[in-house]
Amino acid sequence: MRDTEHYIGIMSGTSLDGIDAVLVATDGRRIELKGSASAPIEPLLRERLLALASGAAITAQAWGELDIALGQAYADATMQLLANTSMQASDILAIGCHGQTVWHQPDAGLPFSLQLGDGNRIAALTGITTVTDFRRKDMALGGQGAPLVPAFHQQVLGHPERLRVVVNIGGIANITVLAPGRPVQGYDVGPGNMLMDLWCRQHTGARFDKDAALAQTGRVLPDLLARLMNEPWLALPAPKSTGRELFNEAWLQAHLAGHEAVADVQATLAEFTAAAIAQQVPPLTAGELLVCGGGGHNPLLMDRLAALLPGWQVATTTQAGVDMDAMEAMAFAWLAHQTLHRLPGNLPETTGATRPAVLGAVHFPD
Ligand SMILES: Nc1ncnc2c1ncn2[C@@H]1O[C@H](COP(=O)(O)OP(=O)(O)OP(=O)(O)O)[C@@H](O)[C@H]1O
Ligand SMILES: CC(=O)N[C@H]1[C@@H]2OC[C@@H](O2)[C@@H](O)[C@@H]1O[C@H](C)C(=O)O
Repeated sequence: MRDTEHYIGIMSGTSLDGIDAVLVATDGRRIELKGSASAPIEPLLRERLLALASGAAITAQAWGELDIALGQAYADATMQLLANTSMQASDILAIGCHGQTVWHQPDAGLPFSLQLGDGNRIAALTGITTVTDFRRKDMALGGQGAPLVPAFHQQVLGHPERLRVVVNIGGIANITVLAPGRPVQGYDVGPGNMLMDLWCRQHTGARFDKDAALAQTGRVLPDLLARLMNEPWLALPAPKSTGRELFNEAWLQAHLAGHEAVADVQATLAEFTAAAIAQQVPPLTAGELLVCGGGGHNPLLMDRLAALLPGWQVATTTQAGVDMDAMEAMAFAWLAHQTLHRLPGNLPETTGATRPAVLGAVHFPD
C-alpha cells in the first residue's frame, strides 16, 4: 500500500471561462477531492488570450507578459486554495498546471501545442514544485498531445462490468470509451461550448447561453445543421484532437447564409454540438454516458444527447462519484503525481504516440 500524498491541479480550458484549482489526496490509484477554488481570468487578459488563440500576431514582449500574467494568476489561485483548505505549501508534493492553450496544431508539418503560464513563477511564488507543459513529450513521440484525460477517466471511472463513455463538454468536447476488457479509446469530437459561447457573446454580450435560455426560444435550422455536420474533421478516425484553430468565428461565418435569426442559430449550434458528440460515440451496446465539464449544466445539451443516443443512460460524472466541474483539474493533479513518480501520463492507444512516457516539465521552488 503506497502512502497518500497531496497534489494540486490547475486547469484553465479552451472556454477561457476562468481558473479551476483543486487539492487532492492520492496514492496513485484512489484519488480524493479535498477542496477547490475558482478564479476569474481578468477581462483584459482574457481578451488578449482570445485574440492570440484566434491567430492574432503579437510581439515577443506581449507574449512574455501574457506568460507571466497567467503564471501570477495560477499562483494566486493556488494561495486561495491553500487558504480554503487550511493546508500549507509544505503539505503539497506538487502542482500540476495545465496552462492556457493558445495554439494546438497536432497534424501540421511542425506539430506543437503551446500552453502559457510560467511554471517558474508559480513554483517561486507558492514554494511548491510545479509541473507544466504536459503535452509536448507525447507530441515528440508522434502523438496528438491530447486528449490526456482518458487515462485519468479510466483510473476513476473504469468499471469491471459496465460500459462507460465519459464525455467532457468544455470549450472543445472529448470522449473516453471505457469498455470492460478492451483498450481505452479517447479522442476529441469537435466543439463543446465554444461555438455556442461565441455566438451568444456576439449577439447578447453574455459570456454563455445560461441554461440554454436563448437556444430554447429558437428552432433548429436543418440546412445550416447539415452544412455544419459536413465538416470533414468530424469524420476523421482517431487519434484526433482539435481547438479554436479550426472551430472559430471564421469557421462559423463560412457556414451561415447571413439572414438567420439569432435564436435559431443558437438552437442550431446546440443541436450541432450534441449531434457531433452522439455521432462519434462508437456503435456499441448502450451503456452509461457520463458527462463532465460545463456543458453538463446545459439542460438542452443533456436532453438532446439522451434523445440522440436512445438506450444510453445519460448522467453526469458527479452522479457516478466524480465532481463534473473538478474532473479536468483533478486529472492534472493526478498527472503531476505520475510525473513525480516517473510514471507514464499518456495512453499511446488514445494519443497515437509511439510509447507511454513521463510527461511534463518540472520546476522546483528552491
Ligand atoms: N448553466 C449553464 N448553462 C449553459 N452552459 C453552461 C452552464 N454552466 C456552464 N456552461 C458552459 O460551460 C462552459 C465552461 O465549461 P468548462 O469549464 O468545462 O470549460 P473549459 O474549462 O474551458 O473546458 P476544456 O478545457 O475542456 O475546453 C461555459 O463557457 C458555458 O458554455
Ligand atoms: C490542446 C488542448 O488544450 N486541448 C484540450 C481541449 O479541451 C478539451 C479537449 O480540447 C482536450 O483535448 C484538451 O483538454 C483535456 C484536458 C485533455 O487533454 O484531455
